[in-house]
Amino acid sequence: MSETLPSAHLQASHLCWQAAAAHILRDVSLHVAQGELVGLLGPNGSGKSTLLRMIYRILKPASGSVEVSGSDVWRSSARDNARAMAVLAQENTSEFELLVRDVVLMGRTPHQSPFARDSAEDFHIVAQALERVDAKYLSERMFSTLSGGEKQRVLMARALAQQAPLLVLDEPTNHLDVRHQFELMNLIRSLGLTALAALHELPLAAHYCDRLYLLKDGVLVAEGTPSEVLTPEIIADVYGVRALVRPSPRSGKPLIEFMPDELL
Ligand SMILES: Nc1ncnc2c1ncn2[C@@H]1O[C@H](COP(=O)(O)OP(=O)(O)OP(=O)(O)O)[C@@H](O)[C@H]1O
Repeated sequence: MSETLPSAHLQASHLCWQAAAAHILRDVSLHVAQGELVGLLGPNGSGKSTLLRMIYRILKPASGSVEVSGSDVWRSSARDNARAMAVLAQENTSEFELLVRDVVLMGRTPHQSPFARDSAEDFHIVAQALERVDAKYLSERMFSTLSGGEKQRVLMARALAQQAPLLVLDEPTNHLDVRHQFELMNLIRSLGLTALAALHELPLAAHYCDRLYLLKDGVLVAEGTPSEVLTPEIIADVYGVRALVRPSPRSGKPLIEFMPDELL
């Protein structure tokens, strides 16, 4: 699916946002290079979704800019943005009264001319996207009747059907069982897309991400490779949890063991 995609990179610069005089995000800058999978970490309420909403053009920054492949998202049309960036948002509360395949077909809209009918190619891309998230058997089900994890996979298929070179994902593994978590992360990696994902599961971030950004109270407090960011000291400071971290004998990536009886 990604073989013929154009390249993409993301640059967010000096983003700020506040609500009711409270600073929610302060001077946050990040970048995602072509083909990188970058994780955005931070405790509940640290500002991850707010930052992603500014990146996918739902929330206008108080100051700062967001560029995808050099184009300012706030100066581009919704259609151009949808061709450049596919989004799996956290608040997927929409209880679409639609068949699953029609939900995934919505991902094709940015590629269709107004009033055009869905083409054979669109249906092929939808079937392929559903297959990639292990959800083809759900095609003819009503979306509203699916379980949380099934809905999440279908919405991921919709994002894939959009065939955008940049993926922005807000807690993509939300609701997924452990196998489907690994499958989804493996899929994101295998597509070779440029991707930014807010994640809560530190072990997943450690294993799959090229680089990480860590938010605390709306400020970036660490960035770097998983080994640089996921140290016991930083985890203790940001999450208030003691952890042992050692390199995996298999991959060399950080293995994290939490000590839930020793909360700080
Ligand atoms: N419109 C708003 N008005 C007031 N406060 C807001 C608004 N939107 C977000 N916030 C606050 O901003 C902070 C950051 O919220 P955000 O949803 O970005 O956090 P998050 O890191 O994604 O959290 P979680 O891990 O729980 O999903 C929270 O304290 C939230 O209550």
